[in-house]
Amino acid sequence: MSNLGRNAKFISSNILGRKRAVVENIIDEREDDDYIEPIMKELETETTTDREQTLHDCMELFNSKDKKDATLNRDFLKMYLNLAFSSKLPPQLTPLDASQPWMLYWISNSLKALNPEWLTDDFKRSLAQKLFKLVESDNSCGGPFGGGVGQLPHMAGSFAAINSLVVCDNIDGCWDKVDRKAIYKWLMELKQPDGGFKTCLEVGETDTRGVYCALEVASLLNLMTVELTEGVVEYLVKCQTYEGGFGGCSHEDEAHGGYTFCAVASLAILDKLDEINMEKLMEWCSMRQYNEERGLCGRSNKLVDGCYSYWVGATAAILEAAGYGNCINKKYLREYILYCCQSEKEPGLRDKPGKHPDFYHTMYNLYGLAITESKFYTPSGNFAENVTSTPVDASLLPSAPSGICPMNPVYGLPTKDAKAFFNHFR
Ligand SMILES: CC(C)=CCC/C(C)=C/CC/C(C)=C/COP(=O)(O)OP(=O)(O)O
Ligand SMILES: [Zn+2]
Repeated sequence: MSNLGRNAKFISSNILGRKRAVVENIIDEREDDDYIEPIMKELETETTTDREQTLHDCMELFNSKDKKDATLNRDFLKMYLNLAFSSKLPPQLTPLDASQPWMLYWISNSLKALNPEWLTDDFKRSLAQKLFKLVESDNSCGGPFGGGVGQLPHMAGSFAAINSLVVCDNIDGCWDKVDRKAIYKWLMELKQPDGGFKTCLEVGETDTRGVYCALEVASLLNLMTVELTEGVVEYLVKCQTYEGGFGGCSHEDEAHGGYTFCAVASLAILDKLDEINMEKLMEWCSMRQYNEERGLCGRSNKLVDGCYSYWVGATAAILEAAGYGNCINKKYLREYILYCCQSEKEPGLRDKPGKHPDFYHTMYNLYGLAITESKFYTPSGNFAENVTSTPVDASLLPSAPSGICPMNPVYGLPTKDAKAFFNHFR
């Protein structure tokens, strides 16, 4: 085990898809003055109890600090992200074995967004080398990409691999090593008769993640065709639920921030945002923000979490860029990220107080923070590619801007890098 393995207790392995049994207890109303009522006051569940704890932790952080002091600790983050390039990752990250391109994306994209020079040429070279080892095919060595060496090509892995290459500035001509023909053929094989895309041949599921990854990769690589996009808008429109957000599929699935982002970003790429119930969607996005914690949650009656600063925050940014107006309180979101998702004790950004930081929450909190410091619009031309942002007036921010570079919320990439990649393939 490396030194990092022994010492990096702060790196959390419990990142996605926490599963636990529901425990319900009927409770009496409380009469404590300082007590903030849980949303579901008649019913006590593990979630309402957890929310009480989160509320308490957030309140303490908001009250204990001088508001002007909440700035992003950039150097602490740099140290955290650099560790990934200089040491073996600790054993608690083993469950992410099938998410190797994702880790590369979260780390490289965070460094690039914080300061383009922090993603050094050496880092870019090792990234590109590693990424092309994730290709498993008899016919191609330039994609599609799997989640780890010897693993089946996967939509999510290919999305993360291509996005990681985007921030590598075509080092050693790595962009031209991508096999566009093989990727297009594979995308067409994953396309389903209902307009959706499977995430993986044979064993993959079909949902809005598959659609977004397919369209994101195809549009970056200039592979968009009528055949590829046929029926996709119809598929996505059916995924909008009665709540206003989007589920993963059209079968009465629950609206969720992650799946909503995938649907809305896909519609942005297709320039078809006008096909959905926009009023309900904006209302749903607004309802993801809690007054007390100030951050965003992913679905009704669930807890705030720093990663939704991007999944829901970027959804709101896309709608703002499309001219529908702003539907979240950016000032409040900024406060949640800066006060509640960073700590002086552990480097990296986290889901919420009490959780350990991880690379996933670091990147999505950083991108959320960028959203809170920007106004989005689209000057002209293809909508998704040209989404642009201007910094909000720094004098209106309660503390110094974080210095994160302008980003494109549709692609989850620095605007400049995405543009260079688009231009290269056109
Ligand atoms: C590009 C791509 C593949 C995007 C994926 C988007 C996506 C579906 C993100 C959501 C991931 C997530 C944190 C689920 C947690 O569910 P939970 O039940 O643990 O958390 P909750 O209580 O906040 O809902
Ligand atoms: Zn999260």
